[in-house]
Amino acid sequence: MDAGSSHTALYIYEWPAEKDNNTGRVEQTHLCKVKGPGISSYASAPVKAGESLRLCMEEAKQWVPGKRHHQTPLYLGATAGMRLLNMANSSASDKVFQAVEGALQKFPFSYQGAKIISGQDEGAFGWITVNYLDERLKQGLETRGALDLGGASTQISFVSDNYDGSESPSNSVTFRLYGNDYNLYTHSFLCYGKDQSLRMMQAHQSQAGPATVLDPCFHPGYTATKNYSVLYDSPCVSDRKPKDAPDTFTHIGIGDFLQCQAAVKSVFNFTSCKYSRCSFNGVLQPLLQGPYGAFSAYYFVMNFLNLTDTSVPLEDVKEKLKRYCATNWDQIMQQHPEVKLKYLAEYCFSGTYILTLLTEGYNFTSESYSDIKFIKKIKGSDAGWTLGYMLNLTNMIPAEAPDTPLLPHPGYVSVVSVIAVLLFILFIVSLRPLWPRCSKQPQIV
Ligand SMILES: Nc1ncnc2c1ncn2[C@@H]1O[C@H](COP(=O)(O)OP(=O)(O)O)[C@@H](O)[C@H]1O
Repeated sequence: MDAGSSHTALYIYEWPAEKDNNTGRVEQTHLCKVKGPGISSYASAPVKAGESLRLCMEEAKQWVPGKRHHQTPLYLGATAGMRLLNMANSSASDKVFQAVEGALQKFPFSYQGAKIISGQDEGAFGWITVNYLDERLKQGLETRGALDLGGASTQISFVSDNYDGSESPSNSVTFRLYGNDYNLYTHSFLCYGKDQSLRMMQAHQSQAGPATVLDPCFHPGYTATKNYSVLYDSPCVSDRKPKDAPDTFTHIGIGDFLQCQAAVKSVFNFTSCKYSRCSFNGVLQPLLQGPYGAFSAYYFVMNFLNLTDTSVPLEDVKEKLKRYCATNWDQIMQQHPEVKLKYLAEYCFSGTYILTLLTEGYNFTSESYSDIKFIKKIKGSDAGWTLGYMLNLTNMIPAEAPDTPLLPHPGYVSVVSVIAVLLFILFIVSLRPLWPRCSKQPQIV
């Protein structure tokens, strides 16, 4: 179970794991995603969050055959939303855990405990999921980097010939999987998920505490009254709260992509780097290498904007986004009546943030942009850290390659058949002296 910032996802995996006969892959079933408040809102809305969780678990009971309930391990892994809550108010986060544990233990599964996983683990498990589902690990193929964008944090993980872990060892995770050694570079940027980065950008725009904020990342015609205390209620921005600000401000969209890009850039710090090369905020990043899978909010946003095709030149992508941002808010709402208003209002910002993070933050260029693939699922399973987490906790990926027979089974069958035919021919030939003589002699002309 993933208890992130705004959503809670419950993933059920068959246990003992059912494997695909051909590929040996564990099949994942993504069961349900709690709608509305996630687990971290247990602190502010315990009844509502508890009810969502209970419904999700009831669904899990239906999916897992009754006789397997007790054997089915249940893990709770919390990510950046809970990391932030823990930083802001550790007793609130303890209460959330107690409430969730109490609720989960009422179900017949084998509860294995709850944990806030580290950003490093979140990145590494996302990378394992992607490469496991692609079968790159088992076959020892070149791996794919993983780019994950959540609400509160974002992760980048990849293997690079330029990185052996000696420079900035805290970014290194080593694995031995299927007999191959991997030295993974990974970094998790807390506060750089798409919700917290929006707060950081708006905090930057409203440092002086004005009554009106003109925002280039929101559509022209968009206007809303917002609360300063709500905007600054996060450890990502709390220290910047303006002193003499009114209670509320009027948030007005102006829909200007270029200005939005400049405002988004203000959340990254490029001033110092003590390593050979950095992404931003003084964090080491080796040279980018290989293909990348970008999932979670990368996919939600780029899919909505119809921008998942990375063979389209980056300049054209920006041009499309520029036009989208400049579109009037009324028109946007009319065109997408089915989309949640909060998401709809933020796609211009989110798209701009994604492009800025990838190009300015991680240094993807017009050429290497096409190495990225925006993905939601791989072979029917969700890309994300949860499958990797489960595979790790249940020791489902062997460190060594399984002992393979010298020849696969069909190979044995054919070798045995060939030997049998040869023996039979030899046997017939050895009986040659006993063969009846031919009555008709060949004629020599
Ligand atoms: N359809 C969507 N459109 C835009 N944003 C979305 C959509 N679905 C989820 N999100 C947002 O994407 C971010 C990542 O979502 P999710 O992977 O569920 O993450 P987390 O657990 O980090 O909140 C969150 O900010 C969530 O609100």
